[in-house]
Amino acid sequence: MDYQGLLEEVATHVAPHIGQGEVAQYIPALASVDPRRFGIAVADVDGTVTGVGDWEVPFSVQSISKAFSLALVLEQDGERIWRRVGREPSGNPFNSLVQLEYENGIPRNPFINAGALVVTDRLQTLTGDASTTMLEFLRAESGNPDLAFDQAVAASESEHGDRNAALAHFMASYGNLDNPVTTVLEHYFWQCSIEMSCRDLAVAGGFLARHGLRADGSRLLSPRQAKRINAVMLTCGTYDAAGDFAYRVGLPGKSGVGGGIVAVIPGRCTLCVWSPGLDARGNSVAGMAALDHFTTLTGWSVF
Ligand SMILES: NC(=O)CC[C@H](N)C(=O)O
Repeated sequence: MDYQGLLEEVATHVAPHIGQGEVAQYIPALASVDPRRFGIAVADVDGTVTGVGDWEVPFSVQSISKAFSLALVLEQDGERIWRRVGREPSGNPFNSLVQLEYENGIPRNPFINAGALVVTDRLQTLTGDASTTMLEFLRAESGNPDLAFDQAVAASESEHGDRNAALAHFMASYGNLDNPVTTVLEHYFWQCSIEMSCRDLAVAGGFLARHGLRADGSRLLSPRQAKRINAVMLTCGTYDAAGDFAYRVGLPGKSGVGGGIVAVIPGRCTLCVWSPGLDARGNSVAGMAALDHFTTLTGWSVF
């Protein structure tokens, strides 16, 4: 497969969209990122990695970390987490509070902020250090030992973290957090602040395309668990745009307000695209357009 030619064609096609949208403002340290950045990488299940544009430039993974924290909790703790978090699309923004009271402090899914806070809480209980566990996991899966937290982004998000604090306190009032709210928030912000490139994320997400196998052939998740993470990514990974993402791209995907989107073609490859300009629902404008064009050119959507 000539991924290089394919990715170049995608990059040419989306050029008019690069710079469209708004860079995330509510985390001030993210607001200074250049909106004209664009990169895309593909990690094939056979181990080859191809990219174009800014594919080796690190950016803030933000909510893409939610897919990896779910993988770690499923790996270490099996299906127990589903007693504390659902797996239905929320139809609401990623940081919405509104459903939590109606649904007794049980978040709709693990990929909205409330759900990810519950998953981080469980990972903290299981490991004693959720954010370091995730950083080490991502270093191992990406093969990049230099991955690090961005302390300025974590501090900035903590300073402006009233919304996430509200979600966490509210769930704690229902008994759906085991650790202190401040501990859960701190680890959640650190996880979101990890800096990775499209290359790093496409390689690290390879186990989702390999039905749970790591790059070296060892097993991280069962095929059933990998299938389930991909299913929740498809239905919930882009929040209240998950319907539009399925319509346009037709793949499991997980976005973050840093402008990255990871998408999985089970059995074939994992993609990561990055461009910081976001639409009103917090998904990369050029990233969505790139994945849309990629599956249109290849016919590799799951549909
Ligand atoms: N959608 C996102 O990427 C949101 C992540 C961000 N750290 C937050 O909690 O608000």
